[in-house]
Amino acid sequence: MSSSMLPARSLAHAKINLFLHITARRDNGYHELDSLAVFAQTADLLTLEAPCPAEQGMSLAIDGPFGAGLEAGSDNLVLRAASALRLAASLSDTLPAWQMRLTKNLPVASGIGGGSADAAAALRLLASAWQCEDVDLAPIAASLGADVPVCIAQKSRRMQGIGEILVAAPRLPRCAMVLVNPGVAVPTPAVFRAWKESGAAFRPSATLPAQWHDVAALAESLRSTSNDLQAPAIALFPVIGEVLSHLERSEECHFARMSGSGATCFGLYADLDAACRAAESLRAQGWWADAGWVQNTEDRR
Ligand SMILES: C[C@](O)(CO)[C@H](O)COP(=O)(O)OP(=O)(O)OC[C@H]1O[C@@H](n2ccc(N)nc2=O)[C@H](O)[C@@H]1O
Ligand SMILES: Nc1ncnc2c1ncn2[C@@H]1O[C@H](COP(=O)(O)OP(=O)(O)OP(=O)(O)O)[C@@H](O)[C@H]1O
Repeated sequence: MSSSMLPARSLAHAKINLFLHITARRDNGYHELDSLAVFAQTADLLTLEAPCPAEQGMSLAIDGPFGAGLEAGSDNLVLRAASALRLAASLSDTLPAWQMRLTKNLPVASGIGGGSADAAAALRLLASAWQCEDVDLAPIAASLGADVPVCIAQKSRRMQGIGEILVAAPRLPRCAMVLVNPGVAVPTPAVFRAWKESGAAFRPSATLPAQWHDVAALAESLRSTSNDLQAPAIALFPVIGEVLSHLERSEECHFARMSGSGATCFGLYADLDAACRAAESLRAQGWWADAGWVQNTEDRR
C-alpha cells in the first residue's frame, strides 16, 4: 500500500443473529448452530494510520464511545488478527508494522460480534497492506473466534457448524432495525453453559423460504424459529426481558428478539422513521439504542 493511500479504513459492522438454533454439541464443548446472521448499519471503524519500522511492532490506539475499558494490548482481537495473519501467510519479519486506531462504537461483549468484526476488519486491511490478498482468510478467521468468518464479507449468511460453514441466506427485504443494549456485559461461555444446564433439547435446523418479500413475511417466518440462548441469557440478566418488552411495544415493530448470546436485542421495522422513533424512546430508558438499515438487502446491495 503506498503512503498516498493512507489512512486506510474499514467499517466493522455489527452482526445480528435473526435466529440461533443449537443443533448439536461437539466433543470440544463447542455447540453446532443454525443461525441467520445479518449486518447492521452501525459499525466500529478500524484505521491503518501509518506504517512504522518492523522492530517497533504493531500498535493500537482505541477511542470512541465504548473505547474506555477495552484493553489495547496483545489480547485485543485486532492485534491477535494481525499476528495470526503474519503467521499463517508466513510473512517476513521485516515487513512494516502499523499504527492502528479502533473507534469503538459498538458495545463490548454484547452479542453483536463487535470484537469479531474488528478482527475481520484487521484481516481485510492488513492483507491489502501486506499484499497477501491471495491468502485464504477463512481458516485464520475461524481460529480467532466462531463469529469472525461471517464478519470477513459482512454479508447476510446462514451460519452452520460452529460458525465456520457459511451458506447463502434467503433474499431479504429492505428492512430497518433497532438495536438496544441495556449496558450489561454478557460473557458468551456463561450463556452457553446456562443453556446446557437448563437441560434444553437440541433443535433441528430451520426451514426457510428462498426469499421474503417484505418485513411482515420475514417476521412471520422468524416466529417459527428461536434464539435458543435467549431464555438462559434472560435468566442470568433479567433486564434483557425488559428490553424485549419495550421493543415489542414500540409502534410498527414487526418482530423483536435477542441477538447471539445477548444482551443486545433487535427490533425489525418496515420504515426507518418508525425505527428512529423507537430508538429515541428506548434511549430515554437510559439504554444504548441505534436505528439503521439492515445491510445488503435487495435494494441496498
Ligand atoms: C453466539 C454467537 O455470537 C452466534 O453468532 C457465536 O456462536 C459466538 O461467537 P464468538 O463470541 O466468536 O465465540 P468464541 O469466542 O469462538 O467462543 C466463546 C465461547 O462460546 C462458546 N461457544 C461459542 C460458539 C459456539 N458455536 N459454541 C460455543 O459453545 C464456547 O464456550 C466458547 O469458549
Ligand atoms: N476489539 C475488541 N472489541 C471488543 N471486544 C474485544 C476486542 N478485543 C478483545 N475483546 C474481548 O472479546 C470479548 C467479546 O467481545 P465482543 O464485543 O466481540 O462480544 P460479543 O458481541 O458478545 O460477541 P459475540 O456476538 O461474537 O458473542 C470481550 O470480553 C472483550 O474483552
